[in-house]
Amino acid sequence: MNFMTSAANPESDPLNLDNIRRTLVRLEDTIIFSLIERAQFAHNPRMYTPSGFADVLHNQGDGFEGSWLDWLLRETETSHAKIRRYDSPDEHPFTPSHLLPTPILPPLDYPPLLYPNTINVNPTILAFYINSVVPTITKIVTEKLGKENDDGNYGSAGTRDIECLQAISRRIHCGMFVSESKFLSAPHDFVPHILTPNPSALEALITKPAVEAALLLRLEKKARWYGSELGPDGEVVRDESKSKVDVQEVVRLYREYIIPLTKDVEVEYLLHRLDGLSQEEVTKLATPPSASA
Ligand SMILES: O=C(O)C(=O)C[C@]1(C(=O)O)C=C[C@@H](O)C=C1
Repeated sequence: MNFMTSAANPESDPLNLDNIRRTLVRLEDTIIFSLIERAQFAHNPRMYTPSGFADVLHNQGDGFEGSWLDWLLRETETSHAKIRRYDSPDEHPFTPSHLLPTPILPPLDYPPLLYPNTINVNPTILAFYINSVVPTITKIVTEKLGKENDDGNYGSAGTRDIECLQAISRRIHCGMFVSESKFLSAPHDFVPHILTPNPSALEALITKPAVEAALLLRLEKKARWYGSELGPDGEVVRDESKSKVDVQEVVRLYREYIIPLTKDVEVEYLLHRLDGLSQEEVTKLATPPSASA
């Protein structure tokens, strides 16, 4: 996402809802391609259990306790933290922040777009990814391997896991930008439900069924195209069993996890949108434009 604004050019406004939705659409491509990449390898459940690589990780000598994926995440995020990835308002690490180093580069001057918050739903993302996404998208390979669910590709599968997780995390945390944009367009609609607080009413305000329905249709088409095998002359092989990714699993991932969690992030963000504001500031936000004119 481009965070540098220009008043003269709405195309560059990071809080313009159309721009944010364009980012979400682009992230669909990133997520589908990352899943296709991961789906080349077997499930390898050993990568996700705390004791799966205890012997190897113990030899690293830094007292690390956790799974192969936890360790790969920490190692990757350590270098990414040094190059200030997590200073960016749309990036959130999976490794607890206190275990990561500070950037070696001076901070960038990001405009203050989001209201200060501590939202990070990565533990939830990691859980559904490990328990529900990996076992299903790797079925294609597991079946090819004759029911073997371990192919020994722990490095390749692990780096693909990280790419999937980072893309899904960026997508879901974009919900905060969506929320800020919706809030700023009509704060008086939100303020009473934030003050109550009434999460269901806030969810109803941010929910756009037509946008969700269009997304799921588009996603199915994209997953079908991107996962297609092409024949020698570039023609699409219309054989579902040759798809590089299970199309319905991609749709299910969005329907059951990504969209609902994006909405949770939007609501959670709104619930804290008035924290620390004075009574006067809240009253101003609660007043519809016509009443204040
Ligand atoms: O586009 C929006 O308005 C969003 O809030 C994002 C999103 C989504 O996750 O794709 C979530 C809730 C809406 O019902 C529609 C779509």
